[in-house]
Amino acid sequence: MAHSLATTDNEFESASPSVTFGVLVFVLRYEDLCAANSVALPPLTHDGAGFEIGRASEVRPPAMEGKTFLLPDRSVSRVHARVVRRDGKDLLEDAGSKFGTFVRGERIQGPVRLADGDVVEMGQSLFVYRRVDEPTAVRMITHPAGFVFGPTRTLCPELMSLARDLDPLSRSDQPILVLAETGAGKEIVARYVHDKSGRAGPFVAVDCGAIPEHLVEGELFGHRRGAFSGAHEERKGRIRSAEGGTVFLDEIGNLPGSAQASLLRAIQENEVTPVGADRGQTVDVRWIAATNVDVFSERSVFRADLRERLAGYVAMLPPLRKRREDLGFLVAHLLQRRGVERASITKPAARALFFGDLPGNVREIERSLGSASLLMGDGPIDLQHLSALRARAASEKKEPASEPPGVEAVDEARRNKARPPREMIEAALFRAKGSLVEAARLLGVHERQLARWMDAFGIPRPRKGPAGG
Ligand SMILES: Nc1ncnc2c1ncn2[C@@H]1O[C@H](COP(=O)(O)OP(=O)(O)OP(=O)(O)O)[C@@H](O)[C@H]1O
Repeated sequence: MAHSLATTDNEFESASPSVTFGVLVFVLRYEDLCAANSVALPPLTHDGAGFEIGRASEVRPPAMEGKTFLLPDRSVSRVHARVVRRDGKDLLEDAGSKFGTFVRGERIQGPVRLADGDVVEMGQSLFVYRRVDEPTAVRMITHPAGFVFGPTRTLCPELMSLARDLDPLSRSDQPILVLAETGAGKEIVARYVHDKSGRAGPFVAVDCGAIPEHLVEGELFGHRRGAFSGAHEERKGRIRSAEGGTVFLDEIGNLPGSAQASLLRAIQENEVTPVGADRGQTVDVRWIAATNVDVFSERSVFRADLRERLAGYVAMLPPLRKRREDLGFLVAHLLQRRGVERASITKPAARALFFGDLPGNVREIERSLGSASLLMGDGPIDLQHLSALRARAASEKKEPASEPPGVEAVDEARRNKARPPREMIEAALFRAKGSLVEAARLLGVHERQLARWMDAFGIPRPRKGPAGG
């Protein structure tokens, strides 16, 4: 049966790769940010599949009971909302709740079709909806509390499959190239691989972008005594310091060209030649590199041969805005790391912190929570405690809703920064049934601004008149 999810690998082979299922993930409760009890609800696999969400009568971890997901949330109604799959689409409907059901910050009226990445709020509880393929849906059924990933867990479909790939790869000596935006957790991936590798030597991280160009080779490969004026002592260099372990070359995209050539030789021969030496020295290290620069672009100045050497496996780490389902685990971990055992957040602050574009990824959340946890006292984290977000919001407000033509080119960079993610624009258009004016209202911008964003993403303009939906 197409809809009865198999639990052994062989049985999914017949499944069509185009079939996608919907999974609603309970992420966190604003009243208890340290709980780290995110959980995937049963995937919606066939027409008619569905469940209700309602209030648990006693304090207990959120969990399915029969056909109802029970939340220990006083602001959730006894039967709050329903989710059901119809014609392959997953529809969310409020069940007459007292305080309403919200999708991307808007209270819903009537059934709403959920789109990948949608954030859903009921009472003080945050959910994220994801579309997944059948193997991932099976993984979420068998691991509803996600996979362990570094210091936290993950319920992100892409990270769950990355973790599954990295397990066997870690034990090999295959080089790994991690691609991700800044602050997304590239070093977490590198350490995850090192910890699983069983290698007895150390993990040595090198920030290739932070070393002045003329010092790079000495820093990486070491130098002989007297190799240059001031070289009073022999130096091992970072690569030989990682003997028996892992070298993590962070920001590899910023490595100067001359050092790229020497590094290529080192990786090919497993040999490094210290500055001033005439013979190489053998090394036994595992290579992991990371970059937020697109080293695969045709315009990249990064050496293709070095890239191919490093890319034994390419680990693509999604930005945080594409894996908000992990916010519960991350927030709890980041707070606990600062010694915070109980914390709550007001709804406006939660929306400001969790719903935005998150250009600084996990580091942005880490910084915001870091200062908020010092300022919140005994109360909840509120907007006033999120100074960086307030500053960003203030600078975005200064941007006029509609500028005269000609200003566009000058302000391109600034506008791109404020641009919401593509999924948010598509979700707004969907909810506005294709009406540009209504979608712009939902996003809080002028119609012309929305049109520019749509053009930038290549989203086609809707035809006149409301689209079906
Ligand atoms: N999955 C995760 N679990 C727990 N903490 C995380 C996770 N991902 C990132 N972090 C935390 O977020 C911060 C940024 O992560 P990290 O330094 O690995 O990012 P990065 O992508 O290497 O950043 P950069 O591009 O600036 O080098 C760190 O404090 C890290 O501990």
